[in-house]
Amino acid sequence: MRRTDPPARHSIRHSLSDWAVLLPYWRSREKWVPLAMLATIVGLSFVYVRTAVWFGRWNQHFFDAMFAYRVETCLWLLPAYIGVCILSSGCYVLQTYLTQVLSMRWRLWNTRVYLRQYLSHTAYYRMEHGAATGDNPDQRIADDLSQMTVLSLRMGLDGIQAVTTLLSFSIVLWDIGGSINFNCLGHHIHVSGYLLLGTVLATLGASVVMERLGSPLVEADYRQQHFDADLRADLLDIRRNSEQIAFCRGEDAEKLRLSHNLRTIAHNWRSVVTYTWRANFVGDLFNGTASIILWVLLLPRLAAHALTFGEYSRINAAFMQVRRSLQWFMNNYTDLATLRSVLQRLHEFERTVRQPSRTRITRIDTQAPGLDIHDLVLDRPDGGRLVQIPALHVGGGERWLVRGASGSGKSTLLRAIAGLWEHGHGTIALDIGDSMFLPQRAYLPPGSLRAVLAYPRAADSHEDVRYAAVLRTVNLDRHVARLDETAQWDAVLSPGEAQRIAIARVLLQRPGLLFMDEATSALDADNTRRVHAALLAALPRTTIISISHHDGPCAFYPHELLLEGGRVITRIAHDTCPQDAAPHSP
Ligand SMILES: Nc1ncnc2c1ncn2[C@@H]1O[C@H](COP(=O)(O)OP(=O)(O)OP(=O)(O)O)[C@@H](O)[C@H]1O
Repeated sequence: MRRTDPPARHSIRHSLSDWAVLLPYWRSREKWVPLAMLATIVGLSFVYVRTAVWFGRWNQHFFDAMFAYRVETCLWLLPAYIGVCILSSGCYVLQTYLTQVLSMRWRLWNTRVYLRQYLSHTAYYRMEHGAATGDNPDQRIADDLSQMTVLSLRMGLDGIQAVTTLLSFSIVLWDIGGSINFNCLGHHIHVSGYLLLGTVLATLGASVVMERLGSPLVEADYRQQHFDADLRADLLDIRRNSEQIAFCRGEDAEKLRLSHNLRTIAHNWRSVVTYTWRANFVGDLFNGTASIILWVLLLPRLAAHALTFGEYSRINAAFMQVRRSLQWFMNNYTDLATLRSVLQRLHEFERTVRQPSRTRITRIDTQAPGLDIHDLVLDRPDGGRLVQIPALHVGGGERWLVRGASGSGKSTLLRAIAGLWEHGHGTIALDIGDSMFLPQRAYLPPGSLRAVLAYPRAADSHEDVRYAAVLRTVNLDRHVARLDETAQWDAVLSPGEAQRIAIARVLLQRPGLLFMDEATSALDADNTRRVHAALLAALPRTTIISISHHDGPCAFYPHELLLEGGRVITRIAHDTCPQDAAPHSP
């Protein structure tokens, strides 16, 4: 289900809880290995920064020796340079490797947790059918979790490195930058560490401009991800319903729908491009002109002839490092914007899947045959009354046919019995663990036919002979040889064959309570009679409640529940069943 609302402006408390999405892994029972890896990565980054500081000092010695024509000193300095280069590269490679491993571990852990939440308490169903809000859960689980781990690790570690670099080189810049003296309005002013101060002020000034220009990018990026996911979901719809669309010759309508999507994407994309170029322009301009700031700041020392080339080279290196680390926020503005929108979406997903069910329809697990309903009222999602069932007792082994006009609430009743309908109140008592529901369109997961038959149990849950026997019973003899064939079965089988596969599943699982919602609607009269006769013969003690618009199966159901005008009427079905629908051999 897709719902693309513009992102709400988030309060500070809300934003903080978005960031809390990052924490569970680091608090989990598995935290020790990742924490050790993280500590190693941070330790390596300290070593890396130390080597950079060392290179600065080395530069000063080397260039001073070079410009004093001391060849021997130059040669003597080279081996140490090579040794530290190897150390620095080793740190970098190991750091990258550990970061990637950590990122993958974090992502897998998070994906498992999200899948568990998504597939628990029918959250996946509620998200699709309106009882809980949420859009494109597939995007959250597949893309956002991956982005979250990669981006947050990279930015977090880069951030730590930026702070370490900033501290280390600020000291260097303070030490060798010297001080400046000048007169202002008759006062003598002395500024120590003026190089450091100038660098910090210039970089922070540019960062403030950057923040101003780049902040709308967060919202534009958030919207972009939504619109992209909508397009993907629409394309998936076309794939799923290709035959229906082809029969209706719905290509033009689909093109229209997709082009509307594309227009929305293009419109928002223009905002993303505008905000991005503005942010990039300021960032790039500052990068390009940064050296001028240093030259200006060094003019007083040049005028005083108090600067050697070695010193300049060390100051330049320290200036660049301080500027780069201060600029870290600026340079990563777009990534930070993406991370913030990813975290917003993940937080929204978490809130949705954890949203507790507020239903007042109580299901009691009796672990006994039959079904009892008391004072059940089923409402529409908008609150309007759909159907009311004051009391209904279905004895163990009884067979009931549910009838009623289209839209009278037959499927909704089954949804409520299955615990999927939340609107209304009342009590339903049944053996939950021994019940099975067959919708009109059977779910056939991709995989071998054996796995499809056994679903949701494992493919090896039954003997081969059992699979073969049930296939023959539902008149699918020629599929016996295809048990190990893997296919997209919902595309390969006809609707009638798919319904017979679902009946074969029932014969394998032998539930005590079976609910069918038009589960044989695609079968011809002969096959309808055949599968019903087979069900009754194989499962004589199973209680069966079946919705059907057709007379075909009515002769197999002695009881009838009629939904009419929001009320139910119970009656003996044989009274209303046409004579020619009588079973051949139940
Ligand atoms: N998720 C939903 N959101 C809003 N309305 C819904 C939802 N599901 C069902 N309804 C409404 O509830 C009513 C009953 O639907 P239900 O599917 O139970 O009808 P039915 O009797 O099984 O119809 P049919 O015989 O055509 O299958 C319909 O008006 C339907 O539009």
